Amino acid sequence: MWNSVTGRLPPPKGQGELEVSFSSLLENHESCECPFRVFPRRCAQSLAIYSGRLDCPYSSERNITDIGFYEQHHFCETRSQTEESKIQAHSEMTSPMLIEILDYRTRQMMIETLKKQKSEKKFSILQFRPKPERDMKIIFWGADQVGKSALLVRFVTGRYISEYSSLTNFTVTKTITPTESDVDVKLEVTDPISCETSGLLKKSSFDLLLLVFDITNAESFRWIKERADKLKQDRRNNGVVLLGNKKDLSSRREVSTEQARQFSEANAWAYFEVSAAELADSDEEDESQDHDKSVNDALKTAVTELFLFRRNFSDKGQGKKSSGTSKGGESRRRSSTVREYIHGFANHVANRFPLGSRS
Ligand SMILES: Nc1nc2c(ncn2[C@@H]2O[C@H](COP(=O)(O)OP(=O)(O)OP(=O)(O)O)[C@@H](O)[C@H]2O)c(=O)[nH]1
Repeated sequence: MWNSVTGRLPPPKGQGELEVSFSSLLENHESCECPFRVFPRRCAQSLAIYSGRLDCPYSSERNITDIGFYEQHHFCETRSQTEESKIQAHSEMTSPMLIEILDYRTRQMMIETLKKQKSEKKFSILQFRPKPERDMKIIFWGADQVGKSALLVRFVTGRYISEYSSLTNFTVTKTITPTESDVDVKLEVTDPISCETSGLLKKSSFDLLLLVFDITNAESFRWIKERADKLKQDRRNNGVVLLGNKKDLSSRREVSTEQARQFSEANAWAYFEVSAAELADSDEEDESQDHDKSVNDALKTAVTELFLFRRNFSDKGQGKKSSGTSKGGESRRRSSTVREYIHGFANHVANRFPLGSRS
């Protein structure tokens, strides 16, 4: 249930931070189930107002691709408008629109305008950070029915939905801040109908590949094994993570953790066991559960490691370039750095998320 939002407005020059609660704006929308959550992030610099059709985004009438629609951020070019006309224009919009509020006075006017209109329109408000500095493309790949769509939705929205259409590509975006970083990374996460025919597996098409199998279905594991060699050829400095999904059905397991771990180690892939459905039965944190069951933690860890490794890798690359080696030496060194990077990625993910703690 999502019916109130509190945010901090960045201070007008020289003044303190202003905390604002927007619950009054949303009081008529108790039934609104919003996929966004507001994160009280230290670096938040603006409040954004996202207006439009935010009610019941996951009702059966709606297609799941709406998630992508909701996540789209449209920033308004405002320079040519006066503040008043800008606000009027924004508040009249019927399609979802994210509005960056540029200064204190504008924000106040926006709030007033929205308050006046609350009975006619539905609004939600989320806090956001400056434009992400890095983008990362993530692709899910795996056999049919292993839970790719369910994992994608769990990761992006924190929800579990049990049925999906297999007929469309899903692409959604989510912005996260890797641990130990001040830089936001905008993730573009895709669950394609078919990677093989769409050319999505070409090295330039993704940064992180999430290979999913179902631990209760040995065939889905074989499906990935059969494609491992090809993936090794295609891959350059991209991260690959193997995800054993449906851990909630461990009693029906057909692929052991050890089997999957050995296979992923042999390929220098990180490995997690997760469940897209894990929180469906209970909202409470079960402390006895290993943290590796959280899709969010697993993927955030992978993104963080990829991000840190890329940063280190490019730092190292630059350092080496300036040392003035021959062309052949440089290329050999570079490919060995790439190998280091690939193994390093898997190892670092494993260290951050020790498999030993898993059941
Ligand atoms: N128990 C359990 N069921 C899951 C889990 N993840 C997905 N499912 C179920 O598995 C089925 C397939 O899930 P999808 O997300 O559609 O799988 P997919 O890999 O996207 O399937 P395709 O569209 O055919 O490629 C659905 O019935 C889901 O409810 C999980 O973690 N646990």
